[in-house]
Amino acid sequence: MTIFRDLGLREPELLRDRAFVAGTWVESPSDGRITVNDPFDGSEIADLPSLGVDAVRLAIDVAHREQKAWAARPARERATVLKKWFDLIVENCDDLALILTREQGKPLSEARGEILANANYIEWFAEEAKRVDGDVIAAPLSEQRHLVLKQPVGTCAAITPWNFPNGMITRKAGPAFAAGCSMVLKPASQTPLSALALAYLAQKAGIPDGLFSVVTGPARAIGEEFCSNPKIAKISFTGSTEVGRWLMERGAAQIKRLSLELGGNAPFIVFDDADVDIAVEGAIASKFRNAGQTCVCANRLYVQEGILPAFSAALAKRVSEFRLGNGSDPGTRQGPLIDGKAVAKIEEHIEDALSKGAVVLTGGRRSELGGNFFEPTVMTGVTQQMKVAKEETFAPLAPLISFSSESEVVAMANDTEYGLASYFFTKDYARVWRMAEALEAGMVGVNTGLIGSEAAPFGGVKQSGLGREGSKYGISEYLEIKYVCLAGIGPAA
Ligand SMILES: NC(=O)C1=CN([C@@H]2O[C@H](COP(=O)(O)OP(=O)(O)OC[C@H]3O[C@@H](n4cnc5c(N)ncnc54)[C@H](OP(=O)(O)O)[C@@H]3O)[C@@H](O)[C@H]2O)C=CC1
Ligand SMILES: O=C(O)CCCC(=O)O
Repeated sequence: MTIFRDLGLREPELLRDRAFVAGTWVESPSDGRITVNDPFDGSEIADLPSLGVDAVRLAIDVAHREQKAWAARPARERATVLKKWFDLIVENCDDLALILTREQGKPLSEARGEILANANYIEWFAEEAKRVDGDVIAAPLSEQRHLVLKQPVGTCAAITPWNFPNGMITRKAGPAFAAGCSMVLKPASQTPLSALALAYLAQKAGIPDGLFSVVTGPARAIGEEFCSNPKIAKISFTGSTEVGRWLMERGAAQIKRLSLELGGNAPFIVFDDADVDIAVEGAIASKFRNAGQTCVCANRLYVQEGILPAFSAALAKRVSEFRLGNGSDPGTRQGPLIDGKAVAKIEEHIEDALSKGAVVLTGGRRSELGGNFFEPTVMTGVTQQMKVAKEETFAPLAPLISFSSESEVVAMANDTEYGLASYFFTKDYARVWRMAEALEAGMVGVNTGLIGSEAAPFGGVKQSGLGREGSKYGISEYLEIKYVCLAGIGPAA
């Protein structure tokens, strides 16, 4: 166990170099190590145990035992503990942001934004914990009463990605603990430090030992254990569609409950009657947040012929002004990509588009900063046949595709197996309704590129996933419905 870097934290204990299993910070000398590197320069930040299956099993056993006692506590008590966790996250936001930026690369301002926006899910679900109401249904027989109870699903497994290493956890753990569930979390191996810092604060807040474990280690082996261990009632996953599909297949034997937030290929549509400045602002927010490494990122930008010259010029100008650099430098607008694979993917998409006739308006190549830096890019002359229109680029590339009519753009936008987010810009209210109804996506942004909030249901249709996070709907992902039939209620003697 080693911490290689002093991050200058106000609370140095937030930087953990052990996994958190069944209430204990554990080493695992025999099972290998995971080294966490800074994507800015590749330097080592810390190294952690890579746990074997025995440790994961122990975490599940204890989470399973603790869940019963947690669920039995009054909702008000669970809410108080969650509220305390929320307060501690907010209080330690600057330190958490430093950790997040170091391991993930995004600018500090975005790291803070991620932490605070997603801490809100904990506060939201702390409040929802008190409103898990059952139901009384009118029974068809006069001597019966039909009751509906809502009960926690039980012990949950969560698997989270590297692009939002803090926020993707609070969105899952908040509703799970509010509903009375326990959770064993496997964070992405590239960004486990934010998860461990959250676990440290959860322990301080009074989340009972063993209710929440964070296991670091080999994805496939841990995934297998989550899918095959009968004590795991549900798996909540955010990441690639490929891994989501694998979890569904492996979980099928035990009919695991699943929540899946998977890949996207979001269309971003600008109609001729849109306000150019608002549309450009929306494109920057949607496409270039986290250097394009966001599942709800605009992936394909459809721009109507009349507005294309003004929109493309304004977007390219703004994007060419981005300052690239170390995420922890205050002036940085775009940090490095997560790794070399991500750089190779954007390069491949650009090369494919160029070979088929597209043109780069700005960017288009690796940055002079070297490493994992790539210039934010705008391309025009893109068509539906190019890779950029079919696959999630997950990088700072805005490909512009021109279109002429509403029906044409709807057909192009829906021509994908994904259906997470979609966006369009127009001032025509009739078109707002038509488009919002026609787009095959779980979420639609109208005249905005930012749609997330703890009060809104976040999730996709088609192969972008199952279930919703956040909002009044989110807690139901962690609840089972039980029907109770009371019979023999005859008239009074
Ligand atoms: N919806 C979204 O928000 C995200 C979408 N993606 C998309 O996926 C692409 C690939 O990114 P990548 O990081 O490889 O995404 P993955 O889906 O591979 O990784 C996401 C999480 O799943 C874990 N994981 C991987 N394989 C398994 C498995 N068999 N069983 C259990 N857990 C597993 C990873 O662990 P480990 O880190 O240890 O491998 C990580 O914690 C991106 O380019 C992007 O297109 C990626 C991240 C987030
Ligand atoms: O990329 C994701 O997996 C989640 C995006 C969260 C956000 O929009 O803030």
